[in-house]
Amino acid sequence: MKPNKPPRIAVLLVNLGTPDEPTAPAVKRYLKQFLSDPRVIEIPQFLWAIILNLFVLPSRPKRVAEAYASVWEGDSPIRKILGQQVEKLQSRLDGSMAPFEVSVHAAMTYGNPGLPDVMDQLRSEGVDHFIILPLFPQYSATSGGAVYDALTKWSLKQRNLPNYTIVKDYFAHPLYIKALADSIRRFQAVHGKPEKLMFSFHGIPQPYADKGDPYPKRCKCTAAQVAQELGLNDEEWIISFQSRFGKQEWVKPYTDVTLEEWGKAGVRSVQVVSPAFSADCLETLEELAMENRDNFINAGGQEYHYIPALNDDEAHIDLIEALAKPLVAAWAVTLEGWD
Ligand SMILES: C=CC1=C(C)c2cc3[nH]c(cc4nc(cc5[nH]c(cc1n2)c(C)c5CCC(=O)O)C(CCC(=O)O)=C4C)c(C)c3C=C
Ligand SMILES: [Fe+2]
Ligand SMILES: [Fe+2]
Repeated sequence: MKPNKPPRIAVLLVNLGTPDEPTAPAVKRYLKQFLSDPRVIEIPQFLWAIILNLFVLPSRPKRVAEAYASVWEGDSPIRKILGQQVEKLQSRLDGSMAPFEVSVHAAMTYGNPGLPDVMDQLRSEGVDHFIILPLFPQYSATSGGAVYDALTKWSLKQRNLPNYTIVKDYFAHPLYIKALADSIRRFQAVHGKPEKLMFSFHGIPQPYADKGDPYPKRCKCTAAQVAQELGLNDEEWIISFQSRFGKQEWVKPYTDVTLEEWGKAGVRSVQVVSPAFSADCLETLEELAMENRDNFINAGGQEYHYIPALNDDEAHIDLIEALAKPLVAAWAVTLEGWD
């Protein structure tokens, strides 16, 4: 039977997630969901449930809620920026696949808008074709892998499954490297060149990398390509990892330790860029732009700048469009002859 309207293809831009508000109860709800994911914490479940409920959740949310409050802009920055990315991609794709309509949506692995809710809503509106684009440039089981899981868990509950395709990552895509290099050049046109450029990536525990998580290698590849594009020599840049959680060893070198060592060693000026974050968030606006600035300056450093994430830069939207559009076109091909 012919549908009333031409079929619609949905693109989901997915990011990690964030609390609903910067309060201890909301942060507790969010952290409980996030930190209960075995992709994120690989300690045996029963043991971790005890640690999480007895030690982490009673104390961490208050401190973290204060950190969120210091960067909150009417909404969590990561959710606000994801909304802007969705809007800009939507305007690029409007009318591009006629007669089929393309709609773009925000989704989060943890918190709201949650991926399963977004899928349910779109299914109820009759969408049968999806492109899922996690905005994690360097795949890790702990970030992108968790998006695959969320989709699989949702799928297990469906009888009539939709068509979907998921993009694993894009750590060396020429438009990604170009967008990063251009954003650094733009920043340096205003603030000048630093003694050291630091590529600080969100870390993962070292044992995860030892067991085969490809994330650190992908981070190194991204940073090396951007450094090459900028014509930097080996003395002028470094890769480091931030946001450690818990007591185990994480991938090294550590961002905070390196900045402190540099401050003590007489390094005067540093700029920090964080290519793993497709949107500014708590980990960049608070940890990198505030906390780590203090680490460097208190250790004797003079000048410290954080270079913003790609956010809704046109060059970033160029990349996202280049990733999504061919996949939209591929689903459109399968819809030929819909009437
Ligand atoms: C074992 C713990 C964690 C792993 C592994 C991890 C990997 C990982 N995370 C991101 C992106 C983000 N993480 C953010 C916050 C955040 N991350 C962890 C822990 C792990 N992350 C925690 C506990 C938190 C919450 C804050 C806190 O309690 O310290 C964010 C910010 C979200 C926001 O609301 O702004 C992002 C983004 C990646 C890409 C990644 C693996 C590569
Ligand atoms: Fe994280
Ligand atoms: Fe952090």
